[in-house]
Amino acid sequence: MTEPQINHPALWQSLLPQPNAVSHKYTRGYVLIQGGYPVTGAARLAAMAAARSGAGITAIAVPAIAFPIYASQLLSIVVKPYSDDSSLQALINDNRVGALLIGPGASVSDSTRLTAFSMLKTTKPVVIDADALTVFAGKPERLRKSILAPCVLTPHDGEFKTLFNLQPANVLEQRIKQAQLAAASVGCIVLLKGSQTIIADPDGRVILNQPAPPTLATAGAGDVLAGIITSLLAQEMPALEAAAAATWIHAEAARLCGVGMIADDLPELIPTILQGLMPSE
Ligand SMILES: NC(=O)C1=CN([C@@H]2O[C@H](COP(=O)(O)OP(=O)(O)OC[C@H]3O[C@@H](n4cnc5c(N)ncnc54)[C@H](OP(=O)(O)O)[C@@H]3O)[C@@H](O)[C@H]2O)[C@@H](O)CC1
Ligand SMILES: Nc1ncnc2c1ncn2[C@@H]1O[C@H](COP(=O)(O)OP(=O)(O)O)[C@@H](O)[C@H]1O
Repeated sequence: MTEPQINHPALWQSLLPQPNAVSHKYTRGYVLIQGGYPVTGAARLAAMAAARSGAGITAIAVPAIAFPIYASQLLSIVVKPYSDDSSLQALINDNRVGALLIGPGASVSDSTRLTAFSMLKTTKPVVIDADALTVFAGKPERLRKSILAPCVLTPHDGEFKTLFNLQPANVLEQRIKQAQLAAASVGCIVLLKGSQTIIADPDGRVILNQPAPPTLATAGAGDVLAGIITSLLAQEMPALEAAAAATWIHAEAARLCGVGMIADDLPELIPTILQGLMPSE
């Protein structure tokens, strides 16, 4: 097994996307998130984080019944209602979409599993988080068969245990090995969240984030992380670097906020962190 690299901007800073004079919103990356109902906050947090991380367009596909809830609180985020499976499918298959996210607030249901399969079938980068991990409980091979393009799984310990039937260890070295084996078995990046988030590539490479602020242990912080990763993927960052950069930016935003942070604070702080990572003019 490869030794872990410590997460640091030197690993990915040169790959961070930057707009230029000929950019327009579609060339800056189009993120599509499947938004759940009745749990609607999670996808909205992810969407705000994706937009603040530089995607030119961030859209949430939502069941028609939930449209007023989403649309009443979002201005820059495009809310796209769907009435049935085929209209959701059309949103997912839109050629302009650059990366997809499913899971935050999605519900543990057959419909979430089918939507995850539809997303993977597009061969666009996909981030699979939260409920979209849980729907594959104990059956990661079902995911493996469908992963055809860059894909990032973002489990917390509970989701890792449910998906892989394996309790993540407390000892760091063992956790790293577990994440590496999981990534190799499922054939995509496994980002095992925690104080020291581990980002494992199926090719054996692994990046270890230094301890993040414990204030991140708050509802919705993981949704924000998923949004940042999806945004960087839509902006054509390679998956391992996108996951590592997102994890670093997420932790720095929490550090900047300090005590009393809630997940809603994080997207607002991303621009400051990104500004500090841009080459000086
Ligand atoms: N604003 C919103 O709308 C928000 C909505 N959200 C949405 O809510 C939905 C449910 O998501 P969820 O993560 O809260 O619960 P779930 O998937 O049922 O698993 C939790 C179980 O796993 C275990 N567990 C072990 N280690 C753990 C760890 N490190 N961190 C956490 N849990 C850990 C633990 O069980 P224990 O080990 O304690 O018995 C726990 O009971 C999902 O759609 C999500 O997107 C949230 O994103 C928040 C903001
Ligand atoms: N004790 C901790 N110290 C540092 N970071 C933590 C700690 N607990 C959780 N985190 C981070 O906070 C985020 C929580 O994500 P998650 O559990 O998915 O929350 P949610 O589902 O509510 O969005 C992850 O990025 C994780 O790495």
